[in-house]
Amino acid sequence: MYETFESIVDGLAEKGYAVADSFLSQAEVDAILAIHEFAQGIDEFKKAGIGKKQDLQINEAIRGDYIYWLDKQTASAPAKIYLDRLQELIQYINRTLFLSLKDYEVHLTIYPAGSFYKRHLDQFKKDDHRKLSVICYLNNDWHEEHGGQLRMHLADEGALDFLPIAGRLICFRSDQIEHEVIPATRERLSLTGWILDQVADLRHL
Ligand SMILES: O=C(O)CCC(=O)C(=O)O
Ligand SMILES: [Fe+2]
Repeated sequence: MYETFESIVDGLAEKGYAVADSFLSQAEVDAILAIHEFAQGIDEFKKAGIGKKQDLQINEAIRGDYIYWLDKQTASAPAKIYLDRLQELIQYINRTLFLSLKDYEVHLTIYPAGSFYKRHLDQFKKDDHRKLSVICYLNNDWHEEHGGQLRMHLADEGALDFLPIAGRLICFRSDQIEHEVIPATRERLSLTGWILDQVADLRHL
């Protein structure tokens, strides 16, 4: 993992984003796909909204995904492996970039075929504790023709597209990088999270 963590830190420091393939191994991805929340499917998930707490709104014209927040205390073993690795990544980033990131929040995410998330920034207007967005994809045999790219809009490089392939982690600055999810021809699964500069508020669990 050292080399993977190092490449993530380099990307963040130099460009504000990083893409790390095989952040999860194939076996780790398959074990997460088999956890009961995913096995039971979309009925266990909540329609994702926009904004926070009392400002939360559901708006299908902006985002069409379904989410399931993970609780560190009760997460199943395969999900815990991912959460523990994120915790290690936080420690590595803090040591190498002299930051004091404190915690993370992660949800399982399902984008049904045809759904999308329009261009946006992840940091909330009234709450800027989300410092880094971290998404790990869980889609085996995903090809260009399936769509579903994460499109990042970068000041220097313009729009850059990345396929949501299994095991790939994409991490970027939540305050700076606008991005969107392009519709896909098949269901698109991921672990979506944020690294915070404060202890996570667990009221959404
Ligand atoms: O799934 C992705 O590629 C990005 C998701 C996203 O932008 C979000 O949940 O804020
Ligand atoms: Fe986002």
